[in-house]
Amino acid sequence: MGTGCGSSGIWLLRGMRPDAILTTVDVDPEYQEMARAAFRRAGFPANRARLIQGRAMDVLPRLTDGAYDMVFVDAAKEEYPRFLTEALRLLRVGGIVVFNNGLEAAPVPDGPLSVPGAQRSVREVGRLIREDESLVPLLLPVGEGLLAAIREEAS
Ligand SMILES: C[S@@+](CC[C@H](N)C(=O)[O-])C[C@H]1O[C@@H](n2cnc3c(N)ncnc32)[C@H](O)[C@@H]1O
Repeated sequence: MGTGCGSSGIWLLRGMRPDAILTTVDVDPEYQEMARAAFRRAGFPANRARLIQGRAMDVLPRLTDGAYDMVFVDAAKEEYPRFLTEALRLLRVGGIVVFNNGLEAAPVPDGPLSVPGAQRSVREVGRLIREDESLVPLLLPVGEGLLAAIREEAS
């Protein structure tokens, strides 16, 4: 979620089985059109990607439970904890949820400096993942950091 101009979608499509379908959500119709064109230019037929326009929290509840191998989140950091709940519902057992900007999830102690809301939210999702025993956590120090969790069993 957070299709943007489609670059993460292209990387995901390149790693997916040839019969697998990418579902990608963005609130901005211009980004969805830009991504659609980028997927086409990258050589993917239109039926490999389902682009849904709308706010993630309006769209995700309408998607099928346990039907997804991977959920990649790169939108609206303030909503990361709610996206985690939705992602865990959407993932099959053994599936993985990945949050961009994961390095902001480091559990640094609270100090006198105020932490912006978006960063607080990423830290909160880090805490939720660490404390959920049904998840295997993973933090990759690439780019802005990828915080991931494998769903080992039903939460
Ligand atoms: C950082 S960009 C994503 C970049 C994208 N992963 C790429 O590779 O180009 C964030 C995107 O999330 C979208 N977005 C922000 N809030 C959203 C929300 N609540 N629901 C759906 N999309 C949202 C924005 O329109 C923007 O395109």
